[in-house]
Amino acid sequence: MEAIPPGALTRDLSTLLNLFDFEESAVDWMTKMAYEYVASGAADELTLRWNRQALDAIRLNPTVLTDVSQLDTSVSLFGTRLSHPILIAPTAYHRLMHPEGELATVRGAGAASALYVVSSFTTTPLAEIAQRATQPLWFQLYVRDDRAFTQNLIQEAEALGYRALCITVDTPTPGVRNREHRSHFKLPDDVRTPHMGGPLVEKKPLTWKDIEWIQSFAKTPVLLKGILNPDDAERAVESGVSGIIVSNHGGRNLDTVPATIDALPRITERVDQRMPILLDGGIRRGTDVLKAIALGASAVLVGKPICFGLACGGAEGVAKVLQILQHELELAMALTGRATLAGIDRSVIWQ
Ligand SMILES: Cc1cc2nc3c(=O)[nH]c(=O)nc-3n(C[C@H](O)[C@H](O)[C@H](O)COP(=O)(O)O)c2cc1C
Ligand SMILES: O=C(O)C(=O)c1ccccc1
Repeated sequence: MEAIPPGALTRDLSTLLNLFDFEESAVDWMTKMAYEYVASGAADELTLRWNRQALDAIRLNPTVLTDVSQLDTSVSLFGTRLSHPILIAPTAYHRLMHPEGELATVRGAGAASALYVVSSFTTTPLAEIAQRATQPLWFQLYVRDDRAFTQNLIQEAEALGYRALCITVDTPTPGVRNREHRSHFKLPDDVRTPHMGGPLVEKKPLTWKDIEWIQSFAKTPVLLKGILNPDDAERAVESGVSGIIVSNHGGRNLDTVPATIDALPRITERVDQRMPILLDGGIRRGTDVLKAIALGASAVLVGKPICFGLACGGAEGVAKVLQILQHELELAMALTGRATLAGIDRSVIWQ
């Protein structure tokens, strides 16, 4: 029998019905190195697993006989109306996952009406992504030692229309990544990161002073990505930032920190409505989105499923991952008796 030439297989997405299906299928479409890079967590992968387990362990308390004939999943964030609260988390190196890289991601975001947070380690120039965007874009920032470079990069992103800045604050160094190392991770020579030179090991520490400095010239809202400690959330409010993203970097940095959904209630309590809280980590089902909103998140982000959608089917794969999650959220709202996101409060959690 003749071998099937690479690329001759058309990727049939019709059998992929949920986000776990995409992960399982992605293994076949990615190099081992790329798959290991995306899927792996730090060290013993405890936090990676806890992100999922903690969401699974939360039970729901539905309300019956309410009118859910008109579901509204829309939410406003910093003056932008979004049709649903599911955002694309910043992830590096999309050309490792699909030849069209971030250009496929931004088309997928458009098709699914999703806000896309573009990584500093994009393998496509910010300008080219912006040109093709039909939905809002935000920019994720890794602050480099060269602060003048950082300032230029922020101003470039703002000039291109990126509407908010997510400063990643949980990565003074990458974590222990045994699986990544075992698979000899190395960016192929033809995959480049036009806005970030070199790996992420910096000498000059990023501190609250830098956050103030960035806010002194930033024209767009500043969010801190990677908050887990309620004291840091308090400090974030005091520093005047516009919002925070409760995140443990998808379990990729410090192993044995809690699941984000477990950290969320204390942070919600401490922030006490003073700024929007977003959350990522292990969101795979519509019920996960609903649980995060019930515990105080205004919106959620998804990381790994987007990478797997991209690998399985480019723009179409990204769109399908997001559409499945949106549809599942609508079903979860209908079945719990919540017609709007504002109606999703703690009473929907089985206490
Ligand atoms: C392959 C990959 C690359 C990532 N790259 C970045 C990055 O460049 N910047 C960043 O702030 N977070 C990065 N993250 C973390 C994500 O933004 C997000 O916090 C996390 O993936 C959410 O968890 P989930 O993958 O379980 O949805 C990355 C995550 C993955 C899986
Ligand atoms: O892999 C990651 O999680 C990540 O955030 C990162 C860090 C440095 C370079 C590229 C991606």
